[in-house]
Amino acid sequence: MATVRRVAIIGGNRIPFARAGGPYRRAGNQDMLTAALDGLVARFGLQGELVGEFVAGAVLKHSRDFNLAREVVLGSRLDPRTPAHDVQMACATGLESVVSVANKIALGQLESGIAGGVDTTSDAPIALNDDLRRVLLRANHARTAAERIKALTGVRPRHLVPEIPRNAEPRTGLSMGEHAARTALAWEISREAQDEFTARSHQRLAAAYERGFFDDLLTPFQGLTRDQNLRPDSSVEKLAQLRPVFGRGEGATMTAGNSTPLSDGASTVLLASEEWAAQRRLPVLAYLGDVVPAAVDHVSGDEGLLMAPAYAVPRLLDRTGLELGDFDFYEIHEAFASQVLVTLKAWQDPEFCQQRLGRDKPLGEIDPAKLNVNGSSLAAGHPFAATGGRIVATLAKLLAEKGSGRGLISICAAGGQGLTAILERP
Ligand SMILES: CC(=O)SCCNC(=O)CCNC(=O)[C@H](O)C(C)(C)COP(=O)(O)OP(=O)(O)OC[C@H]1O[C@@H](n2cnc3c(N)ncnc32)[C@H](O)[C@@H]1OP(=O)(O)O
Repeated sequence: MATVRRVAIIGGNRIPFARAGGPYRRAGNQDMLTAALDGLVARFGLQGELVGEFVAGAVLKHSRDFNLAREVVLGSRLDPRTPAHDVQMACATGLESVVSVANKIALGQLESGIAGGVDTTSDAPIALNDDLRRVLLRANHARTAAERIKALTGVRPRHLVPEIPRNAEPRTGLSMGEHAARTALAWEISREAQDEFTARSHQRLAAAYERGFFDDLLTPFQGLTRDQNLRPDSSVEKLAQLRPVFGRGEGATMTAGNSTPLSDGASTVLLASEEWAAQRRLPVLAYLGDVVPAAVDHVSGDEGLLMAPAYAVPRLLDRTGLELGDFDFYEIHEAFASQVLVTLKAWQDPEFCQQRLGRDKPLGEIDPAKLNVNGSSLAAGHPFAATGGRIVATLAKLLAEKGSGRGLISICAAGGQGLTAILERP
């Protein structure tokens, strides 16, 4: 029977995040994830080493990248015999990769592993439409030239319309932004509150760069040394001038400023057993604690698409015997400013907490001074699968800087899902 061991977070590395169509527009998922991985390998002296496993994923993937993680290992400076596989949990992919590696380390199946995530909206996969694909498959299976020609004569002009990936929920047809706009309206989240929250994210990320926080968490890539979306001068006044892009009429409050931009980027995290870290004299930043996923029914139910973390966090607290206030840092992924504000409001709302969470009193408030202290996705950008690794590395380093403490991670994801986790440093 396996015993459960503590899982150490040794460090992280990412490339700066770029805006879609920006400096990484000619880079694919493999290029970006390889750069993030090689930066990590160089930082921790792992060149030529066989790491237990590399687990990573991308939300938008080309069909040729059916096992993207393995291809990245083969193109990296790790020992090519390092096993690797992909995971996919939409915007929670990066954190799910961390959990996947960590669970194997905890059970003694691995001594070390690297988790990662990457996404590019600049190089999104465009597919052939279904009808053309079927014609081509028929032609490919033909036994004679005549059969092949016969199959190909079935091609019609309408077959040439490609399948372009949309940033939309398959079962509702609505974009994430439209879903979030409905939730923001239902919870009466004001434009001013969203813009204030956004400005703070930019100011905090800028301050973190200024004090060198990211110096050992980031490898420059293709001329970019900082997240391209970061606007240190982002002010409530400037943000107030932007026109709404999601929702309609008077109640439309979400803009290009208080929503995450479509982005390109990659991140990685090194995890290990304490023994492995000690053998290599690698300091431990923090340990991964409990993890809880959740999902909501955003299709036939009346719950908001991005509300799953509002359910996952209370379960995490119940299981660990903690209160919402028992954390030194809170890292809540900023898909949209409104979404973070809705989640915080829901945890303070007696009706939501009683009727949806089955609690006799509200979960409580979070001290804003402890929330996303180095900014988050609104300022950094959000290359979907890369966000989890960015957040884990940031929080682990914050805990190491503080010396001891506990941090909460909450990430909402497409498909009505969410993933939450605790990091701690005794
Ligand atoms: C679980 C999850 O994470 S769900 C979230 C998943 N992610 C998404 O859904 C992505 C959502 N975002 C998007 O779809 C797009 O980024 C949009 C629709 C919001 C905006 O797209 P675009 O219109 O191309 O944005 P663009 O970058 O051109 O910005 C529009 C304007 O706002 C301005 N702007 C953007 N951010 C800021 C800012 N922080 N401060 C000041 N101005 C800003 C830009 O300068 C631009 O101004 P201009 O028109 O004068 O040039």
